[in-house]
Amino acid sequence: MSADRPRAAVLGTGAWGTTFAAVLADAGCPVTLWGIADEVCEEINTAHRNTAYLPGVVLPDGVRATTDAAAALAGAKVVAIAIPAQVARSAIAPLADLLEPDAVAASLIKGVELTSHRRMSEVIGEALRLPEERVAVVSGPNLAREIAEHQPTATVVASRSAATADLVAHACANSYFRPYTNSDVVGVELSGAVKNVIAVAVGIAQGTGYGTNTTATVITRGLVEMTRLGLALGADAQTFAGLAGMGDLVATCVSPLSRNHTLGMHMGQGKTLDEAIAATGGTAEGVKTSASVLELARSVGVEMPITEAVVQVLHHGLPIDRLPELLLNRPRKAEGVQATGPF
Ligand SMILES: NC(=O)C1=CN([C@@H]2O[C@H](COP(=O)(O)OP(=O)(O)OC[C@H]3O[C@@H](n4cnc5c(N)ncnc54)[C@H](O)[C@@H]3O)[C@@H](O)[C@H]2O)C=CC1
Ligand SMILES: O=C(CO)COP(=O)(O)O
Repeated sequence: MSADRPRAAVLGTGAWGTTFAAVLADAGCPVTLWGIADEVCEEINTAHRNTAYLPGVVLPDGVRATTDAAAALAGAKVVAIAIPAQVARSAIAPLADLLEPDAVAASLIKGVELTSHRRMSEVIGEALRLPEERVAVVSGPNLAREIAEHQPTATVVASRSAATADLVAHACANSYFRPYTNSDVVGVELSGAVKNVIAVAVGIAQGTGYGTNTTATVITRGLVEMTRLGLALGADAQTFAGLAGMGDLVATCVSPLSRNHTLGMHMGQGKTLDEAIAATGGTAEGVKTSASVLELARSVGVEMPITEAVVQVLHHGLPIDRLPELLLNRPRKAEGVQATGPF
C-alpha cells in the first residue's frame, strides 16, 4: 500500500471492473466502483464479495461500490471504465459533467464499436468530452479471475500522453500486477479487440475436435491478421509481439476462463449462437466486435480471413464443417506480415 496513489473510480461492476478496483485498492488507491445493480453494490459493501461475477473471491476492504455516479466520481483522478463495448457510449455519456476537471479516463474495454468502427478510447473521449491526452487504454493478458486471485501478471497502459500513461500505471502497479507503458494506443487497443475474435475461432476449432496444430495455426495467423490491420491504421508492429498483442492473444486462446474461447467451443460442439451466448456467461466481446473489425478492415483494404470466417459462422449461418475448406483452399502465398497478394 502506498499513500501517494490517486483516488480512483471504476465504472462497471462486472468481472473486470470489480477485479481492477481490487488491483487499484491493493496498490493503495482509494477506489469506488460505480454500477447499475443495487444488489451487487450492496454485496460489495457489506460482504466484500461480488458473487455473480467473481464467486469465491474476497475483495479488499478498501473497495466500495455505489449506484450514485456523482459520489463515485467525486475527487477521482483516474476513472477506469469496464462496461461492454457496444453499450459503453450510452452508459457513460450522461456522466461527462461529473468528472473532475483534471481526471483521466482509462479504457479497460476490448472491442470496437459497431457502425462507427471507433476504438473504445475514441468512444470514451467523445462520450466524456476528453482530449486524447487524457485517455489511456489498459490491455494485456488479464483474465480477471486469475488477477482477483493475485496471480502475477503484467499489462500495458497506453496513452498518447506519457504523463497520463504514467499516472494510470502508478495507480494500478502492485505486488501482483505490473503495468508497462506504451504510446501506441492504436496497436494496444486493436490487439485487445481482435484477439477476442481469434479466441472465438480457436474455440470453434477445439470444440470441433481439432488439436494443438490447428490451435497454433489459428493463433499465429490470427496474430498476422491483427498486425496487418494495425499497420494499416498506423500502429507499431512491435506492439503486436508484446503483452497486449501476442501475450493476450495466447492467454485468451488457451484459457478455459475466456468467455470468447468458451463461446467458440460451444459453437464447435454444435450449439447455436444464442445457446452459446447463454451457456458462456458474461460478456464475449468477440461476437459483435468480429463484425465491426471486419468492416473496419475492409474500409482500409486489409483482408482478415479468420475474422471473416468467424463472422460467417456467427452472423451468416455458415456451417462450421465448411471452415477448413474456406480457410485452407485460398490461393497460396508467402508467409510474412508484409506479404502482398491473396491473404
Ligand atoms: N473479464 C475479464 O477477464 C476481462 C474483461 N475485459 C474487458 O472488460 C470489459 C467488461 O468485461 P467484464 O467486466 O468481464 O464483463 P461482465 O459481463 O463481467 O460485466 C459487465 C458489466 O457491465 C455492466 N453494464 C452493462 N450495461 C451497463 C450500462 N448500460 N451501464 C452501466 N453498466 C453496465 C454490467 O452491469 C456488468 O457489471 C469487456 O470489454 C471485456 O472485454 C478486459 C480484460 C479482462
Ligand atoms: O480479455 C481477457 C483476458 O485478457 C478476457 O477474455 P474473455 O473476455 O474472453 O473472457
